[in-house]
Amino acid sequence: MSATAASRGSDSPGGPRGYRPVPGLAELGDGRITYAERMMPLLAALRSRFSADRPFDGLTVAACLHVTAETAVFLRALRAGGATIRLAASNPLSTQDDIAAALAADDGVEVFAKSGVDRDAYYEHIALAIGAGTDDGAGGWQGPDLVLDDGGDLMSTLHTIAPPAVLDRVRGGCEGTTTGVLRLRRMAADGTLGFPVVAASDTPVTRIVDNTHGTAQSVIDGLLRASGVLLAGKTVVVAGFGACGSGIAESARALGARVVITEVDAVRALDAVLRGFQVLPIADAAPIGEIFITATGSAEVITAEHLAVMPDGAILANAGHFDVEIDVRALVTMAVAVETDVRPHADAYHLPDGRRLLLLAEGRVVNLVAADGHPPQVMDLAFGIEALTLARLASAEQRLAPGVHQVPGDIDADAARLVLTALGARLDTLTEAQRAYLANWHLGS
Ligand SMILES: NC(=O)c1ccc[n+]([C@@H]2O[C@H](COP(=O)([O-])OP(=O)(O)OC[C@H]3O[C@@H](n4cnc5c(N)ncnc54)[C@H](O)[C@@H]3O)[C@@H](O)[C@H]2O)c1
Repeated sequence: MSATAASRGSDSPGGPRGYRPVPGLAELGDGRITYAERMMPLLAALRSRFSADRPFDGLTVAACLHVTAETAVFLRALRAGGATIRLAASNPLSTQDDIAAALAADDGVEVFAKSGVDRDAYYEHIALAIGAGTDDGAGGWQGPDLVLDDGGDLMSTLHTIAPPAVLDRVRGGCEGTTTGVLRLRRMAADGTLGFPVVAASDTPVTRIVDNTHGTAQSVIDGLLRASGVLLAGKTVVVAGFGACGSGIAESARALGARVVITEVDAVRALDAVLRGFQVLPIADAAPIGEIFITATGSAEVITAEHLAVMPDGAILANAGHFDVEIDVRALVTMAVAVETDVRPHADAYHLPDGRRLLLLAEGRVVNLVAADGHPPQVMDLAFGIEALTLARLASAEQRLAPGVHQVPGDIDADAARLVLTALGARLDTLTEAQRAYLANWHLGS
């Protein structure tokens, strides 16, 4: 398979799978990738290392990731290490078409992604990325050696449609988000998971930097771009006070909002209360909230029952990975009229009682659909950890057993150290006396 999606569209004369290239789009994307690269020192360091070591020589990586400038910088580092890459999007709405075009045109990545595709095309693209129906025109497979996923759609498709020989070939993979890790753990629990996968979103570093600080900034960015609302003085309801929700809640409060938390976990709820937030059940928060942001990783958090009592003008946004946290179908059913795109990525739903609710990004992940996703510095760390992990999985020396594995602690610490060096921060090291003290249980006060 040689052509990229940019020249193989169902709407193109070139074939059934891709899209017509748009003049100038690749150049635009390339400029944005270059801009992001300057803010991604870890991946720059890894690109040099991989160019020398070539850890991915002869290996094919199937990736299902948000197609953004930061993802492109990540994939360029893998390409420098010798990888052949097939890329599908991990969300039908989050693809940045200029980046997809640049990767296809300039970086030799086979890209199967276009913003705004329907569900069928979305899964067709994933199937192509994992090598279904490739070269021989008779349903043959060119399966991957390594996989990268963000949300679990690639892993679940691979395990659903690929023949056993294709699964056997996979050395391992990385999953980049909490929701995907939960799906993988369910696959491992029922004995389905056929190869080792490392939970890249589960390291101390990524949870702090990506889930908390990245989301804290970019979800608010998406909310503001799509709604244009002034947060100061508003009542903002954040559903879920985990790594993401706690960051979003702190950012909203810093901009002057009154923040109400909903939780199902007593420990997380206690943390929220001790940090000064009000904690209420969603049924009680629904009538008083003016802006609702879901970040639970669960489903049906905001349902018809809650939509029925929200104030006129309430704004709904989701930060969780899948578009299942807000019951959009219920909203569609309840509405007597829908005004789409009252602003970019904002739809107004008119209800029979005269209220109007504003749904952002169709209930999909708001920071990626209505804004640019995480800033490059955040993705530098998250992707840097994935790149280091993938290089270890590529090496034939230490094969892991099928199942979900943690990122090795030395990789997490290495990545943090490289970034700290780039930022000019310096650490203390333990003295001999401190080491001895910490190792000795005889010593007390
Ligand atoms: N938007 C982004 O850029 C981004 C970044 C990272 C993760 N995510 C996604 O955000 C979601 C949350 O991730 P996280 O790392 O914060 O997970 P987490 O497990 O740390 O936190 C989720 C919290 O939601 C709570 N919760 C679960 N069901 C609930 C319900 N019905 N009502 C209220 N609270 C409920 C849990 O008790 C938990 O405290 C996941 O889907 C994850 O994939 C999004």
